[in-house]
Amino acid sequence: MASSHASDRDALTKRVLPEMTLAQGRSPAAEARIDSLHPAARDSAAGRFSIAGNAVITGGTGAIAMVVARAVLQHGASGLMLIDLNVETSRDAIRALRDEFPDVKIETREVDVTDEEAVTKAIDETVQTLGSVDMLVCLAGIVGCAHALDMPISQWRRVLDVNTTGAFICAQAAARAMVSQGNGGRIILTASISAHRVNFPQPQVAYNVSKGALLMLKSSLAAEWARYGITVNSISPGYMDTVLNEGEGLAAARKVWNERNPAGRMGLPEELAGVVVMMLSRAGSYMNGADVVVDGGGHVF
Ligand SMILES: NC(=O)c1ccc[n+]([C@@H]2O[C@H](COP(=O)([O-])OP(=O)(O)OC[C@H]3O[C@@H](n4cnc5c(N)ncnc54)[C@H](O)[C@@H]3O)[C@@H](O)[C@H]2O)c1
Ligand SMILES: OC[C@@H](O)C(O)[C@H](O)CO
Repeated sequence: MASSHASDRDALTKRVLPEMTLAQGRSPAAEARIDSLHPAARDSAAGRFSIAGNAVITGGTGAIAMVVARAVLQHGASGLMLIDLNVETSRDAIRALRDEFPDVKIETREVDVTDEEAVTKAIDETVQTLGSVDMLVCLAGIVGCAHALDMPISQWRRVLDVNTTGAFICAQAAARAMVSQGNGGRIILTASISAHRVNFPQPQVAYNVSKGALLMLKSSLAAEWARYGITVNSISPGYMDTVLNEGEGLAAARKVWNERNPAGRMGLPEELAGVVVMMLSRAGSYMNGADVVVDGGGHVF
């Protein structure tokens, strides 16, 4: 009976997905990567959360990204490429990171994630300068508050372009490098609590849609790329105390967010960093296509 189910499934797989080979059991690429990159990690408590290889972080000089970058380095990443529209304004913070991790190569590139050619070039340069691309954390993102009746289409397009298409462009470029390296990889997309429920009180239809789409992007890429040993997961932060939430009209909104949140406060980027580390480390080797909400319980209330 079981084997007939298996052969039915195989037949269905061949018919529906002729070009895809669904991984049966363990992915050899994922296993090989875990063993080669985490040789000391088996059965060791510290090793469980060790990170191996080179990471690319987009939106890399943003508030959350700088905290995530430090955590990724603390847990053992051997190289870092920070990609952002604007690197210059974060020069001091990047210098501090280089001082703290003198043995690690920390590279930066000023790139717009919506520019396919520039992203591909930055990924190629990561391979040239660091040796490989093993992890990608997509944090580049913008918001915009406008009522749907008034929203200029140019604003709608830009928010979706940066938040959703930009994440796909970066994931595609990084995954191409990972596939050709043959060691698998880890990709994290940054969705939001806004992917799960409509923000209140600020009207942010484009932002909400852009983040909702990332959840399905994460699932689709996870399904397609598992056979290469690449995992794709997402994080959904709630309201974090960063400049992103200091925009016009958001001061009053902050009060409402805190009142409606069971924790009674906004989160800190540090409170996201551990989840990112887990997803990138050996501990996250079997986690794929998952989304983790980090919002103080805001989504359940
Ligand atoms: N702060 C929050 O409350 C919160 C909540 C949920 C999700 N998020 C998401 O987390 C991510 C980081 O947020 P943050 O609070 O650190 O904001 P931030 O503004 O500090 O960081 C975003 C970074 O993205 C960069 N960026 C914007 N457009 C870009 C582009 N086209 N190309 C390259 N880089 C670009 C910015 O220059 C900035 O450095 C965003 O995707 C945001 O939507 C944030
Ligand atoms: O929903 C929380 C965030 O995604 C976001 O920080 C906020 O809505 C932007 O103002």
